[in-house]
Amino acid sequence: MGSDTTASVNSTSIADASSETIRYRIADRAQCAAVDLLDQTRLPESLTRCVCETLPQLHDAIRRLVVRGAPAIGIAAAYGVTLTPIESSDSLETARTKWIDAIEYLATSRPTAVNLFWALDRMRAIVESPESVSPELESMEATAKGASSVESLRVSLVAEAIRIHEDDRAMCRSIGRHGSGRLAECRNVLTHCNAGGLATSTFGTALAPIYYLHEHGKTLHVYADETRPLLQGARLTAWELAQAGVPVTVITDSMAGGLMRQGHVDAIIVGADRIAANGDAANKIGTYPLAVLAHYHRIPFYVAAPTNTFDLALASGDLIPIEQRDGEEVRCPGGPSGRTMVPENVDVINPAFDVTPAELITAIITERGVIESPNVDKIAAHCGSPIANEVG
Ligand SMILES: CSC[C@@H](O)[C@@H](O)C(=O)COP(=O)(O)O
Repeated sequence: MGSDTTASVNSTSIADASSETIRYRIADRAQCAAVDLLDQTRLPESLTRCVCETLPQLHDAIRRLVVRGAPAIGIAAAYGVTLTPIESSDSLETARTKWIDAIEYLATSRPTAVNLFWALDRMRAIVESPESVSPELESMEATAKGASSVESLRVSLVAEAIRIHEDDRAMCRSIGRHGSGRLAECRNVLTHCNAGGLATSTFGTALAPIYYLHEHGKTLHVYADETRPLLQGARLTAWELAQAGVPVTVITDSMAGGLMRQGHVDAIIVGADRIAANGDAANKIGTYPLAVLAHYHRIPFYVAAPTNTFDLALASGDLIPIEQRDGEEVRCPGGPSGRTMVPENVDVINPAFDVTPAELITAIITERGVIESPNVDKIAAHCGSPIANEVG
């Protein structure tokens, strides 16, 4: 596929263009597009790109964690909507129906990260708006005189996806700035899963304050939980921190408590996939026990996330849908070609996330600032209504 325009958000936290989490290619007057993803299932062994040209390919890439991490899933899905096959003969009504079907289809790819649904809602608003003519429209080739309303809407959708991508970059940067004060006095910080540049447009959420401090001359040492069963901490967090020159030590998840007891952990910072109205936060399985341990050892426990990770419609974390993944990921951690670690006749479960109650969270750091000891009133005041991309 030839490409005449590439929309991407450059990462300064990871190595080079081949390691950008998400790139978008527009070709042929925006009619032939592709979402070009860094295949995170292949890291750290290889920097392989996974190019999705169809909706099923993109859906599969999200489901298989080729692209993963709450904000990155949302960005990829937003671009994904523009892969909807629209015929030149389609009426505006037909095209709108196809785009809405695509949005609903992509929404089935993963259930927990609310950023996916938030991004798709933004795309839906463009599809349903009677006048989806964006300012970018003027400058894009596809809006040449005489372009049809279907063509105009298509261009508006591309523009919205690019905006979602760019807004995320600014939000991560802002989270980094707001969070840096919390970590400035630390020497050793522990994180779980990957909430870095790979999980977002760039910089990440939990890793953003670490990158921010590193850029400003203060380098922390990071303990990265390996994060069973898919090892996002060992494979991804360790990889991107090392690329950025931040010292990192991988530990198995079960080592965290011992390190805390020995005084080796000054703070814990993690991301989130969905935060309920009362501040309960869903994140990668294994986060909750860390918060309990942090509480016992009186270590600050921070959650870093953009405000689009809040789901104010859910009163508490008990209502957050938790993705149950294939037990094979636990049985056979190396993938289908690896060794089976569990006897065949023994059951396994594989919930991908757990929920940390707000009372165990020292503060939530967003692009708007810091919510100390989060509760329903503070969160409502912080987020305002409605939650929009707003960069402080
Ligand atoms: C900034 S990413 C925050 C979360 O999405 C992250 O911590 C996480 O749990 C990712 O889970 P994953 O299953 O790898 O998508």
